[in-house]
Parts: sequence; C-alpha cells; structure tokens
Amino acid sequence: MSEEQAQKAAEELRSKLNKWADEYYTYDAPSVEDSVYDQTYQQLVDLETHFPAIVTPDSPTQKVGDRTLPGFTKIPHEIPMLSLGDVFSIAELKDFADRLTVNDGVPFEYNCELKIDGLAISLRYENGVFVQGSTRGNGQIGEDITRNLRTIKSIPKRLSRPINIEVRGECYMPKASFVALNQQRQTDGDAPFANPRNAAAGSLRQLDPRVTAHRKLSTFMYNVADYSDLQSDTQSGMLAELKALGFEINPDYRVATKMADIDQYIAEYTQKRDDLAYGIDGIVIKVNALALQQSLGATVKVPRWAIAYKFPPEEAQTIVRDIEWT
Ligand SMILES: NC(=O)c1c(N)nc(OC2CCCC2)nc1O[C@@H]1CCC[C@@H]1O
Repeated sequence: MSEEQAQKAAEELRSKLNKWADEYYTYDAPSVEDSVYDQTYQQLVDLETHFPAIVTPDSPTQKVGDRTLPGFTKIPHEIPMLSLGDVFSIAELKDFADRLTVNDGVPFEYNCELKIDGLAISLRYENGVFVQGSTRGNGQIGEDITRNLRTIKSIPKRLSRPINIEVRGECYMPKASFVALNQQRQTDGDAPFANPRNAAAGSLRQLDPRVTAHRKLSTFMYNVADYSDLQSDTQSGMLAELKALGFEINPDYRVATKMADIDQYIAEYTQKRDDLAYGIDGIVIKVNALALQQSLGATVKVPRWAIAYKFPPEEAQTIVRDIEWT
C-alpha cells in the first residue's frame, strides 16, 4: 500500500470512528457494537504506525476525553439516567429472573415493554409546565435541547396536573418520516441517514430548532426520575398515570407473572416488529412493583430490576477486513 492509499484509508476510518463516537458519547445511540468500534480504531492505529506521515492532529487516535457537542449547554442529571443490561437469549433472560433475590417467596410480577430504538431524553416540569429537556449524554451529564424538544408535538407543554416531575423516555423518528426524510436528502444531495435512530439523533443535535421542527420526531415516555409525586406503585400503573398527565406512552406494554408470559410477549413482537410504525431493537422486562425496583436498586450504569432482551441484529455488521499490506 502506498502512503497516498494509506492516507485515503485512514480518512475513511476516521470519519467512521468520529460518527460512531458522536452517536455513542452524545446520543447513546451507537449504530455499531463496541467491538466493531474497537477493531476499526485499532486498524487506524496500525495504519498510522506504518505511515507516521499520515497522522492528523484531529485523528481519533490523537484526542481523548469528552465529546459532548459544542453549542449545547451541559445539564447534570441529579438522578442519573441509567442504561440497560442486555441479554440475547431466553435462557439468559431466565438467568436474570432467577438471579433476582426471591421476594419473600412471592413470585415477581414483571412489566414487558417494547424497546424503542431512539435516544433517551429527560423532560422536567415545574407546576405542570415544561421547563427543560435534555439528552441522556453519558448518564450523568446531558445536553440542554429544550428548544428542539419544544417543537415536538407529542411532548406536552403543560400537564393535566400542576406537579413537579422529571420524566424520561425515548425520542424516535417513525419509519415513514425516516423514509421521507432520506428521499428529501437524496433530492437535496445530502447523505442519507443510516437508520431512524441516527436520524432522530441528528435531528435533535440541530442548533436551529426550526430544522428539528420539520423532522417529525415523536416520543414514548417510560420512567420518572423520582416516583414521589406519583400515585401508582407499579411500573404498569406509572405508564397509565404518565398517559393521564398528557405524555405519549407506548400502548403495547403487558404485565407478566411468569416466564411463559414473557416468552409469549417476545415471540409476538418478534413477529410484529416489521409492521410497527417505529423501530424497536428488543424488549425491556422490568420488575413491576416500584418498591421492589427501589429495593433492588442499580449498579453505576444499569438497574438490577430491568433487562433488555435484544433481537438478533438484522444484518451482521460488516467489519472492515484487514487492510492488504503491500
Ligand atoms: N428504549 C426503551 O424503550 C426503554 C424502555 N422502554 N425502558 C427503559 O427503562 C429505563 C429506566 C431505567 C433504566 C432503563 N429504558 C429504555 O431505553 C434505555 C434508556 C437508555 C438506554 C436505553 O435506550
């Protein structure tokens, strides 16, 4: 390989790594598994080691640390926005359930939810009025995207009750909006978005809210930062309460009392997945009783009372093959 070819290959690797890092660090919406990122990063390191002259100061190999977007104010999450542990088989899901300490002999009740493939957001209300919205960021620090979120119709500007509450959920782009947007981008000569999740992330990262306003984003809310203001004592009851407050919640949730019910729900939505108006990348299974959620608590990153069952990837990630060394 000549130095010129190495330079070209390095540029391609850098643009991929920068995009993936943005998705991961800024919107918690990685479009590739960490292993793909790591292998590609190593290829860039090898390439730059073989051809030191091609290293650029802005190469991912030269910069470390924070990648929140310039132009957006940082918002600390007083109550961290957790992620979810993943399982990839029913057997692993059963292990998760078996690991939960037995609840004084009473079997756990679970709430099954579709895992919406968007990006996590947090909405804060004071006396029932929407005052601030942010991205999840790294779970501790997000970006203030209030102005962009105000343009999304499914986000209530005023709740049905004048309460103080912080609600978390997923912002997503419906499949139909994604297809229309990519057609428009093709017409305008812009690069199409790879998937609805990236399109949602790209649409929320706009500094100009008018651009966001035209992207037809929507939301499904599914969690509150602090349960104290709610009446319900279960996850399923909380969803119904959020709906009564004015939030959009996904209607396909279902309470399950045994593993067979969970298996059935997973089978049903594995079938229905392609017909849904929005993307899902799995199923979230949560302990239904909020008091049990609290007592089970969380690790630094994920709750002990919830797990994501991930669908098998639709197409295997194409990993860049080893570069031919001449
Ligand atoms: N994507 C989803 O549909 C979804 C969901 N239905 N429910 C939760 O519950 C949270 C609550 C505390 C930890 C996980 N999280 C979801 O998505 C998470 C948020 C951050 C990373 C995942 O996208």
